[in-house]
Amino acid sequence: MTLTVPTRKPPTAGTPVFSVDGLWKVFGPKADRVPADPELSTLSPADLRSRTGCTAAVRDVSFDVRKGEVFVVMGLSGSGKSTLVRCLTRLIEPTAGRIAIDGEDVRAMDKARLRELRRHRAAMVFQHFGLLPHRTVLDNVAYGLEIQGVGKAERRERAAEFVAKVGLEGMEKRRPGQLSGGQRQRVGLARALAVDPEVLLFDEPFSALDPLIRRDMQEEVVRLHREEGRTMVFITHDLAEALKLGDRIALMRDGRVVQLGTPEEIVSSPADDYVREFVRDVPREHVVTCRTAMRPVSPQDAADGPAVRPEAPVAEAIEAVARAGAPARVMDEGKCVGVVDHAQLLGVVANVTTTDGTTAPVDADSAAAATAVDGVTADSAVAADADGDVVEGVDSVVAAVADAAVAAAGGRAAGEAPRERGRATPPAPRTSPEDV
Ligand SMILES: Nc1ncnc2c1ncn2[C@@H]1O[C@H](COP(=O)(O)OP(=O)(O)OP(=O)(O)O)[C@@H](O)[C@H]1O
Repeated sequence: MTLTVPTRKPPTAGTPVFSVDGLWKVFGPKADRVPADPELSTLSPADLRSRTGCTAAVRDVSFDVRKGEVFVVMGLSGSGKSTLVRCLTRLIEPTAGRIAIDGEDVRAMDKARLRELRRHRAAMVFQHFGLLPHRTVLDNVAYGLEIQGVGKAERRERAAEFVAKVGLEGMEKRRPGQLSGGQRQRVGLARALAVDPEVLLFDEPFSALDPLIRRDMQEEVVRLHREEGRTMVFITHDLAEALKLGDRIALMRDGRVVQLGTPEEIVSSPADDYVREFVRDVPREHVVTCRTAMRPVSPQDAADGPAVRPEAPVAEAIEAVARAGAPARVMDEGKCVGVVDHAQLLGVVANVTTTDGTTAPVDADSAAAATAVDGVTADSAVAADADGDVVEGVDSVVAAVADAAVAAAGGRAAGEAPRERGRATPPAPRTSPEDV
């Protein structure tokens, strides 16, 4: 599995945009009784179905979506993702629980207020684009503004701005049938952005796209988010997409959120065996940060050598350490806050954790074993450094691990020229943790 996760700042507990508390959605006869009944509400999905004929698509879910974050709802098919996100704007009526947007009770909104919510405050981008086939690209993008009552000249001007923003300049006059799937999705994205909503809700928007176009669109979302800082809620069943896009991920199973955390938390401290199995194939060095992997600075540490940022993924430090043949200093605002050397780095790659869940350092022997696990044997742990010189010993193990890690990311070996970051191929979706 290969993966490139963009470097993120550690999320801070910001102001919630959406606040969800004890939310239930039950489909079926007399659905209302299920959440309130202590016996029914704790039945397994199969037992609930056979006893009542009901399906609890969302079961007692609570979370906040913070201002400016990309909040990913992830889970396998049928886990309740779409139902949950549709409940946020009452495209599906919740059965029980509270939902607030900027403190305002969504369940208490009347029809007019709900319309306003969906048109102005929380726009949805669907998988099937929902474009009007007889309208041009420009008019499709302007459509949301038209509904809002914006005048023709202004809406065309704003639509043109967003057509350009999603990279479709020159295609304004085409109709949807004259566009590729990826381009159509860009039109859908531009249309949602043009109404300037506070939150964008994405319902598996890229799952119908082929892998390369999908990756382009993911990068587009990352770019737009970086430029605009807009709050986004993103549904996906694809773990790689979740790790790439999410500041935080809510992982759902059978209507419940089984874990809510940053990609790093989910990968390095899975809440249970189900999550552990889900993230088993994720290359940890692309998700675990240097802040988590580092050890305290000791008086023996050199004051020079390579520097890495605390938020940098361990893969970046592996490369730096392999190139320099020396430990890397973790620098935060000009201050050295820790050190990552071969032991810490290999601890991450080999997925060695201490009882408190932190990464344990790996000594030279187990380091060699770890590299063997990655397909590089201890005997072959003699590698070329950045200048092509042969390096031996523990540092050669680091270099070998760097090779293995970089190769796993679809990248170059340690002796090759650097390539652009953030361009590795995303992993194939993992779809079968059901057997856990
Ligand atoms: N209108 C409905 N009536 C009855 N059951 C429903 C209805 N809509 C959804 N469900 C059930 O609720 C559960 C959750 O469905 P939902 O569509 O939210 O899952 P999902 O995780 O979004 O799946 P997918 O990834 O396949 O879209 C499923 O068991 C589904 O069969």
